[in-house]
Amino acid sequence: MASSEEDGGGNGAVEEKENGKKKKLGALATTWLIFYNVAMTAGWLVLGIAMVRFYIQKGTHRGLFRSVQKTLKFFQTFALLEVIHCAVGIVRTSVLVTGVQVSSRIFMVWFIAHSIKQIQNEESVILFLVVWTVTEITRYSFYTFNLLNHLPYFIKWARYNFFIVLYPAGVAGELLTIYAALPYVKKTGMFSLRLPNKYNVSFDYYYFLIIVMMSYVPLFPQLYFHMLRQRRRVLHGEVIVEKDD
Ligand SMILES: CCCCCCCCCCCCC[C@@H](O)CC(=O)SCCNC(=O)CCNC(=O)[C@H](O)C(C)(C)COP(=O)(O)OP(=O)(O)OC[C@H]1O[C@@H](n2cnc3c(N)ncnc32)[C@H](O)[C@@H]1OP(=O)(O)O
Repeated sequence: MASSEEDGGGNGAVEEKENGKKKKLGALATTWLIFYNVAMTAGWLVLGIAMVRFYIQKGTHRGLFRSVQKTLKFFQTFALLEVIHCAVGIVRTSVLVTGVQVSSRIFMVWFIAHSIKQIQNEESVILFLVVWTVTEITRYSFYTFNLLNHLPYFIKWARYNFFIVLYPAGVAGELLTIYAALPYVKKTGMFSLRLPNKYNVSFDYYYFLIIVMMSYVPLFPQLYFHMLRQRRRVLHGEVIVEKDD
């Protein structure tokens, strides 16, 4: 009896301690996510305002990428943390889906738009920049208000409706930009490794870009259908059985 009482008391204490730990971790994670989402909303808002101001002042999109690139690079690269959020389990999203989304954006920013200056004034660059900006202001403000338990319906509605048009538009902007980059990549042989070399390997960035473009065909529909499922779950309350990664 004594021992069972002892056990019971001990387990209760452990349970309490565990619950306390969970609560503490929950509060810590929530505080971090609020900070992260506020910072990201602000960053993309600054970017959006800078783009509008640039266009009003100059009356052209030429030079726009150059003028906003620092802010874009910083906030888009910072989004790598989202993959970590999923991996450590503080947000309920697939690491794979988030990884594809974030890595394709990082790739566009650093290995296309930053590296190939000749394409920075293409209309397609402005297309994906505008689309990403509208998407991210909506998405991060949705997460912020949701965490604060004060989510205005129009933000929820925007989060789960805008993407229907913005996703294909963003993909079109990205693909057209990569396509515009192809001649420069071919001409300069950038990021490519030709044989013979001391590593005895060859890599052709031109063909790599063609493979990246082709990979949108199987990958984009998965992201799009993922978002359509989220839309049904959140806006129409459907219970979705998610498959494991
Ligand atoms: C090396 C070269 C690689 C090349 C790869 C080439 C292939 C590329 C193919 C793909 C092309 C993508 C192109 C893309 O860049 C184009 C665009 O983005 S265009 C603009 C339109 N885009 C969008 O609308 C983006 C939509 N995408 C997303 O929202 C997310 O990135 C995605 C991961 C796809 C989905 O989001 P998620 O699953 O997280 O959905 P939810 O928002 O409903 O969230 C689910 C739950 O998680 C909670 N959550 C998530 N993040 C946070 C956070 N930061 N803070 C707090 N909470 C968060 C959320 O609240 C939900 O919780 P609950 O279930 O409790 O409601």
